[in-house]
Amino acid sequence: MIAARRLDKISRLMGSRATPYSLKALNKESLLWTEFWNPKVRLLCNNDGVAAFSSTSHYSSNCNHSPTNKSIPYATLQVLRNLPGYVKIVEVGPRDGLQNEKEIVPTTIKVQLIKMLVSSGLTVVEATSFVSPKWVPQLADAKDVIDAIQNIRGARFPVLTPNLKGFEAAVEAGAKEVAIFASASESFSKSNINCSIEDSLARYKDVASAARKLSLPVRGYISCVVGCPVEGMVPPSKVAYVAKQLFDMGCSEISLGDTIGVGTPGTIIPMIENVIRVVPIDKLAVHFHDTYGQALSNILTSLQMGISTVDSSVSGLGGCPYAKGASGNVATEDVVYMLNGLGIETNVDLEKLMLAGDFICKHLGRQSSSKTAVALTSKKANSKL
Ligand SMILES: CC(C)(COP(=O)([O-])OP(=O)([O-])OC[C@H]1O[C@@H](n2cnc3c(N)ncnc32)[C@H](O)[C@@H]1OP(=O)([O-])[O-])[C@@H](O)C(=O)NCCC(=O)NCCSC(=O)C[C@@](C)(O)CC(=O)[O-]
Repeated sequence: MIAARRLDKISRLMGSRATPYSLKALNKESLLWTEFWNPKVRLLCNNDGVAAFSSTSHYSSNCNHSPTNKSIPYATLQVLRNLPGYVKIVEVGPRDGLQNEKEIVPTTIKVQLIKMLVSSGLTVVEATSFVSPKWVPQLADAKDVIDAIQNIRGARFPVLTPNLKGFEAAVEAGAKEVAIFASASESFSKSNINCSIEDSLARYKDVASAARKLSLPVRGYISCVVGCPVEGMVPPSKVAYVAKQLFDMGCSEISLGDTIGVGTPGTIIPMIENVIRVVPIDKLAVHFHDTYGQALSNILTSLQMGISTVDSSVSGLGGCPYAKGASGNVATEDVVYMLNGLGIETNVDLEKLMLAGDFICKHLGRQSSSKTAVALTSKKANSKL
């Protein structure tokens, strides 16, 4: 079924004539991997549809397959076999994306953005933060935002809470899910939440325990999982330590944040390897900023390691106010485009997502940081000429 859906989706994306009846060839007795080929689409999938890959002849210039070669290269198998069938995207644009904006974005614009993101199919949209308005003035309207999105169905809206005060305000406003945010770097912890890592963990235990009493899920973030703007490289053991603390206090998901976007697969792999010794991999998410253009490769690496939850921000908005020089999060449009290309389900409609990106970029008066959005928009414009 998964394989059939992928073929159908890829076919629609690429405008191919691939027909689902080809999938009848898939059964346990058949070859482990089966290749389907038509003039535009190639799909590789195993018997269980666990992994898939597609390409068009004109997009994959260095593909060493020939249409008549039915054997699957070992390297392809190695690279693609661990990919998940579905990736949950946690959209952080309205929170992480906007928190750094100097000009205050009106509440109505934030609410409209959230509505558009949900209508694109995103099922988790981090809406705002209940933090000190002196520290993050942009999100001082957290209560009003939560109030205005109460009736939106089809998505969950976690909010950041740095302490019990924030948690109580969030619950009172109607938030049904919260996120706490620790750091693997002492210096960043101090500059972001004005306390040491240990003090922050003690505060978060209180928040987690208050949330448990109300049966509210708590997401845990860890910032600076590979590098800190002040301390430089952060050892994976420190990340694993904080991850275990967050897991033990009851976090249902732990998001590993490369806050300043310095990671590469070379540093992400050992970091994740250390973390999965203490936290089950299905409880992990990745959160990459794209400062050095490494976010997509880091995401792909994380997926290959077994992670299937990815944070991203529409149009690549964002940056942390307490991490100088850090650029925005990886753009959701770029993540969806890559996952579509891999035949991985997200349930996100790229066209509708781009409308949301266009909406907020127009409001902010800037071009999207999503390469996908820029490319597809100019392609559309050119086709109208
Ligand atoms: C944690 C604090 C509050 C400590 O700030 P503090 O100054 O140490 O707090 P305090 O307890 O001394 O209180 C000072 C004032 O803040 C008020 N206060 C205290 N708590 C709250 C609250 N929850 N909501 C509203 N007000 C609050 C409190 O009532 C008091 O008010 P005053 O008496 O002066 O009028 C502050 O440092 C803060 O708000 N920091 C938030 C910073 C932030 O939001 N950073 C960005 C998010 S993290 C991030 O982006 C990284 C991530 C998650 O995306 C992953 C990644 O990429 O790495």
